[in-house]
Amino acid sequence: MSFFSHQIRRSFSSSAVRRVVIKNVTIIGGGQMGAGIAQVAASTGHSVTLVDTSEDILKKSVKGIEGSLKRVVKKKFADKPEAGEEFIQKVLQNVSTSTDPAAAVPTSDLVLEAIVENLNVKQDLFGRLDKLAPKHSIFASNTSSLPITDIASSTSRQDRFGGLHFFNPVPMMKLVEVIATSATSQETFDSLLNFSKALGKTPVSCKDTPGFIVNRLLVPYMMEALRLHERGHGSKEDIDIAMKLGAGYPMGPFELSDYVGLDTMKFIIDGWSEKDPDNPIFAQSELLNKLVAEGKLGKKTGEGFYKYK
Ligand SMILES: CCCCCCCCCCCCC[C@H](O)CC(=O)SCCNC(=O)CCNC(=O)[C@H](O)C(C)(C)COP(=O)(O)OP(=O)(O)OC[C@H]1O[C@@H](n2cnc3c(N)ncnc32)[C@H](O)[C@@H]1OP(=O)(O)O
Ligand SMILES: NC(=O)c1ccc[n+]([C@@H]2O[C@H](COP(=O)([O-])OP(=O)(O)OC[C@H]3O[C@@H](n4cnc5c(N)ncnc54)[C@H](O)[C@@H]3O)[C@@H](O)[C@H]2O)c1
Repeated sequence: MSFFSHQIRRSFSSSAVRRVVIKNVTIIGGGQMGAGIAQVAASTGHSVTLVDTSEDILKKSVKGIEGSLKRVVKKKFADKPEAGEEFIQKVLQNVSTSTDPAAAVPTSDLVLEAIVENLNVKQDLFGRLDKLAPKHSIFASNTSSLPITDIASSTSRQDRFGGLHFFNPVPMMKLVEVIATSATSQETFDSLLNFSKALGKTPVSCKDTPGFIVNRLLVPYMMEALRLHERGHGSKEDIDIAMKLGAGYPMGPFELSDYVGLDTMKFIIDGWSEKDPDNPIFAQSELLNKLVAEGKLGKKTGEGFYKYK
């Protein structure tokens, strides 16, 4: 059975662990996704510790959260700018930062990872944290494309491990995919579902299958757009305009790629191509490889398919 056609046995383990009401959240990775999730969790009254590898990165994350909150309050508190400023300060008070995950996790109800899309790095992180986090603490990954089962295998809490897949930009996108593996307990799944609702999001339940729901459909579409362009059958600009005006998408595939980050795109495609080498959809793209090799990773570096400076 291939990676892309495998069936999932959905059986909840007989874990004695109770449903966890998630209040204290540790988010590992303060990039686009981690910072966005931290913002939404803090805005909904959760106590958040945001962890990354350096103080400089964390300063940038908090600045990004503040900037995004300003956009939110401009709308939400249009007639009451002072209440808006008060709200921002209150939310920021709910966020603390750390470069040491070991110091953050002992009080966590949920440890949510949003670091680089690399299985070994994620496994290494969770394997270390497993020994430090309290027994009741739930672990979750925001991976776009890796099997949750594989990430969870580095821990001894597979019944308390699931996927929480958020969408970019997190403050604006209403969906969260909640992923249960065959070992995830019903209590854990319910806790993650309730947490997503507490964030004001709409959760959908997913199996631990490649790409879950959204990316299983989105990745082939995005890759077809890239192939169409590489064959010389359409400019990036025309393809983007066509999908916005013809299909009603808010962004065309090239704009969206730059928004997501071309490094993340390449991690996803390389991983899937390794698992399903004969599938032409996931074959290497010279253009994508070239841009990533040149450090043109999209909006976050000022250039990707398009220039932003
Ligand atoms: C072609 C190459 C192919 C390579 C192949 C690779 C295959 C792999 C692909 C898989 C990738 C998976 C990634 C991941 O796992 C899953 C995802 O997250 S997919 C991404 C999902 N997101 C989208 O699809 C976003 C689509 N875009 C939009 O919805 C909108 O464009 C936008 C981002 C909301 C922005 O809206 P716009 O109208 O365009 O622009 P504005 O700036 O005017 O914003 C409108 C409104 O929103 C507020 N706002 C925007 N961003 C934020 C923010 N970060 N924080 C707070 N508020 C925000 C803004 O203030 C505006 O408010 P208003 O002025 O209207 O009051
Ligand atoms: N970008 C998207 O649109 C998107 C959407 C949904 C899910 N995701 C997934 O979310 C995850 C993060 O993506 P992103 O776009 O936020 O990436 P990003 O590059 O913006 O941020 C990743 C952050 O993780 C930090 N980091 C890396 N290794 C670390 C470690 N061991 N400990 C602590 N911090 C570490 C980096 O310093 C960086 O700040 C990936 O798994 C990605 O697939 C991305």
